[in-house]
Amino acid sequence: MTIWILNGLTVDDNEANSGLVKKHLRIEDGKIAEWADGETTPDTTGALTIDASGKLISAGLIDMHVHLREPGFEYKETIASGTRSAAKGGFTTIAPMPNTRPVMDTPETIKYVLDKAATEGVVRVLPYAAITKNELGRELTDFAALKESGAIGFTDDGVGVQNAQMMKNAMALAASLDMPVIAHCEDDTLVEGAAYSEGAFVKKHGLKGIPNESEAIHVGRDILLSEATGVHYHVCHVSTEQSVRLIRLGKSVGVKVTAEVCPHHLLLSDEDIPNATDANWKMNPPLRTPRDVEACIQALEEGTIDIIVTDHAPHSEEEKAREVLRAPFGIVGFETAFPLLYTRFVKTGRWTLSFLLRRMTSDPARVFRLPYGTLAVGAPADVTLIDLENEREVDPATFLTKGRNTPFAGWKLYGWPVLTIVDGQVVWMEENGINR
Ligand SMILES: NC(=O)N[C@@H](CC(=O)O)C(=O)O
Ligand SMILES: [Zn+2]
Repeated sequence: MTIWILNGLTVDDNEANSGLVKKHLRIEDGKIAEWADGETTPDTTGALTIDASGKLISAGLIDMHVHLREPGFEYKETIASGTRSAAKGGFTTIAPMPNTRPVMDTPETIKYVLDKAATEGVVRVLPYAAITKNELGRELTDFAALKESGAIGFTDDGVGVQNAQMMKNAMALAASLDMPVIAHCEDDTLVEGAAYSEGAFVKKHGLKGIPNESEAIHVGRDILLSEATGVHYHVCHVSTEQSVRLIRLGKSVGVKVTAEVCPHHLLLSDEDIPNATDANWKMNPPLRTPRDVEACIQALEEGTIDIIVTDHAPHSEEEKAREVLRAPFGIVGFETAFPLLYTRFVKTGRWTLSFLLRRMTSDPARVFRLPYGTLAVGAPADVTLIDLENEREVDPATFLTKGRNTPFAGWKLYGWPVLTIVDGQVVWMEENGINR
């Protein structure tokens, strides 16, 4: 099977943002096969041709922190709906978190997710397994068996591992298996009964806040434990200046620490929250101060934070309509991530397009040692076409995710994905929708 993508625009890593070059791309048997000069006319006999005039040809986006909710919370999302949403957002590889029901803490559950993804999913799914049984922080899971069954790393995302000795044991074991530990950093004793970050917003509303230290304490602890055990330690959804400082220090002394940040922590602060009743502004970690936002942006720019992830966290409308303290944390992310970042950071000239693309493709591939996120000849053909020209409004009614929980409804954005290819198969295109 041959596909020719004709007249697309590519961005050279070495060029400034303005350096978009017209190219044709041939995909053969699921692999990137050939790049042809945009001024030539390739022989497309027998091939499926895709007109990409004016569209960016990007490597498929990679999202290393997502929640697909299956098994157990199918009313929030399924592997079918979540992977379709990912495809629509331009993602071709995603890594779901194990806070399902049952928790993904056994080889059987990992296999269940992988089988479902193979039969009902449309993008590549690389599952994490839990660090502790049922994510309760009491007993380690069977790391060797979980690795064997296809888990790509260990995390209790959704909660922090409270006990330092437990975390140290987990890291030592993961290191011996050459597997990473991915941490949701949160000290439970500092966060009780709060929905928003400590800052101007909670002051104004007379509420209890979630302090920055609740995150950074774990980051600091775990960097020390990573140094002691030699494990690759990856920090989830960094949101505070203090965490950034600690990660910078860890990297500077050679600790194998990497980190991720979410679009909402780069775009919104607690000062943007409109009221204390709409739970679409409630996520974990919470929106921090403008100073934290700037610290996260700079950390991403300098490489202290390595990658961008969505933390796509769908919940039902009923759950999000609850009184804020009883509503779950989390917002959806797949279908708005790239347009948000492109519009806010590339359109405005703060970042080059190639920088944004790297942080969503080749950098996650490097951090997690994946053979994706590249358009080099011979690589798996994971390709996303993106319309950089047309402005469109975020409309949750059009989402393919089951979740409608976003604070970005009504935002006018550029940079919408229009076609997604995984392993040489078109899995989503704007005109026809899902194709599988
Ligand atoms: N981020 C969130 O606000 N929620 C996530 C859990 C998590 O990633 O910590 C969820 O599972 O809903
Ligand atoms: Zn988390």
